Amino acid sequence: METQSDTFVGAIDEGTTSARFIIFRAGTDDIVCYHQIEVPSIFQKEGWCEQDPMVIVNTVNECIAGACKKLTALGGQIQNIITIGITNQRESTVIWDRLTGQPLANAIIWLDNRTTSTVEELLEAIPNNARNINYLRPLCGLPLSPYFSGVKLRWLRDNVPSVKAAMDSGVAMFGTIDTWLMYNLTGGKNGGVHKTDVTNASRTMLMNIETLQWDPNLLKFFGLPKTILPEICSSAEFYGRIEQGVLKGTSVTSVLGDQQAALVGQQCLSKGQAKATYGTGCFLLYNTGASIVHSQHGLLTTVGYQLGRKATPYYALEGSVSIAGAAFNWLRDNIGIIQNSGQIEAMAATVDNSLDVYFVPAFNGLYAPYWNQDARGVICGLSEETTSEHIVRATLEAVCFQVRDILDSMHKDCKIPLARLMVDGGMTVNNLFLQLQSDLVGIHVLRAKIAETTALGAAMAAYKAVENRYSMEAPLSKSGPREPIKPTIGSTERNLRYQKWKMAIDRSLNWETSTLPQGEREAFDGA
Ligand SMILES: Nc1ncnc2c1ncn2[C@@H]1O[C@H](COP(=O)(O)OP(=O)(O)O)[C@@H](O)[C@H]1O
Ligand SMILES: O=P(O)(O)OC[C@H](O)CO
Repeated sequence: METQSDTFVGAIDEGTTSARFIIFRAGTDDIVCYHQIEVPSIFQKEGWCEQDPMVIVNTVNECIAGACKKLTALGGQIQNIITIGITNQRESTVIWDRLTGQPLANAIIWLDNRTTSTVEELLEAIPNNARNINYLRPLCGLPLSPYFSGVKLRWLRDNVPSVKAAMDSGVAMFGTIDTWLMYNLTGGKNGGVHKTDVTNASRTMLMNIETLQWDPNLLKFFGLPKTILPEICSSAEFYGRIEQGVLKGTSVTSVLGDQQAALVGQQCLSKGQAKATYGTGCFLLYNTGASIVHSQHGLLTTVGYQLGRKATPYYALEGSVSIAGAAFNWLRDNIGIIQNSGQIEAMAATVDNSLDVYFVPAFNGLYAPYWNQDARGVICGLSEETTSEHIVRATLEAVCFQVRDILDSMHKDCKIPLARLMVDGGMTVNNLFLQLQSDLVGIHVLRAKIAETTALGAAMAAYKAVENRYSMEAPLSKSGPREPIKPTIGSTERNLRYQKWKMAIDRSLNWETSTLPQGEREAFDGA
């Protein structure tokens, strides 16, 4: 039970699959209570993935109300929630009208692939017919890909007449999910703040990775007006006050993209530390300190965090995998060989191995390190003996192999191989999965002490902004050190299996474009 004087810090975690509001005891990783609700995605056309921006806001409000009700039931005082932070699925793009406060379109979710043709058009615009996806990397640290918000915004401008009209007349406002939530929580059309943080801005392709400001050259390249953009702030400072609901009057003092929040929550606060978060996708971030490292091997350069207006920005190299846990949602919803995620581990454990089955779940192309938007999913090595259990196990292994792809790139970029990998996210409840990850990469794997590392990072940053004496490095938890999960197979077996994975990758690359000559393709499509 809580006492009347206990103080708390709240964190909104708006992920791709669900939203949650988590209440921590201030200055610790102790979760007092939380409330979580799934957010439905809308799949209007092949390759599209949208969410309703109003549903996102309403769901977050419901989560806040639900968690606060639980806090009161435990004897805690809602007014003792000192401050809150926001962490969110990144890149997902919302555009709304500043006069009405209403969205002009559904949010285009980060893994939506509709903008492949926009990328093609932007590639055509690169001087000297270079068609180089890395053309903008020196400015923003990112390759041209449907993944990022700038490309999605350009698509909205080109394809939704009301968006173009609102951009031309100066009434359009753009935000990633953090900005959209902040705007609504702080008053909406009646003075809601229009701000984002450096980590979210670093995923738009519109922010200069060195100045940490919107870059006029990038805006010109994408043909987007500056008037739509929020103010870029640090990840830990006063953003505004909540104007509605049970938390009316509470300050919001941190914003971080969810992967960067997990970096903070895992306390990877020194150069050379890395974490992997396995949720809908999987994202591996390697802290490069104050240095901007431009990857030569397909990784992204991104802002890790900047904990205060005057604080040094920390950068990270990121390896992004778009389909991790989402592959199990597909096995459940589209193929029907599992009914729920609780079954996955037991099913995969009934077989000793995947019987040489390799599954590349490249549903929307492949992200790091391949950046091949025309890749598609393949399952290779099927035989008469293959069962659902082998496919489930191969799906777990697919996530592990994708992480090996990224770690190999990080090793090449940073020269020093990682000794251990800190892991968190929904998939890490699965012990067999973590053993496979350790085996297939040959690395020690350390599971986070608490599952809600992302929310913890946002809460830590929010608390730091209001409590200057608070040390980010201080031990937060009373629980003991984490036991590493160690490899149980040798390097010969590991490397042989990885070679097979690479063969499967070869079969998935360029699937959309490499099939038939033009005439035959048309005949085939019409058949
Ligand atoms: N035991 C499990 N084994 C493998 N995957 C799991 C397991 N439990 C959950 N998942 C996957 O984890 C994902 C949810 O993780 P979460 O971190 O909540 O995601 P997000 O932050 O993207 O909303 C789902 O895609 C689900 O399929
Ligand atoms: O919803 P998650 O946790 O898979 O995270 C989504 C990422 O932020 C997309 O870049």
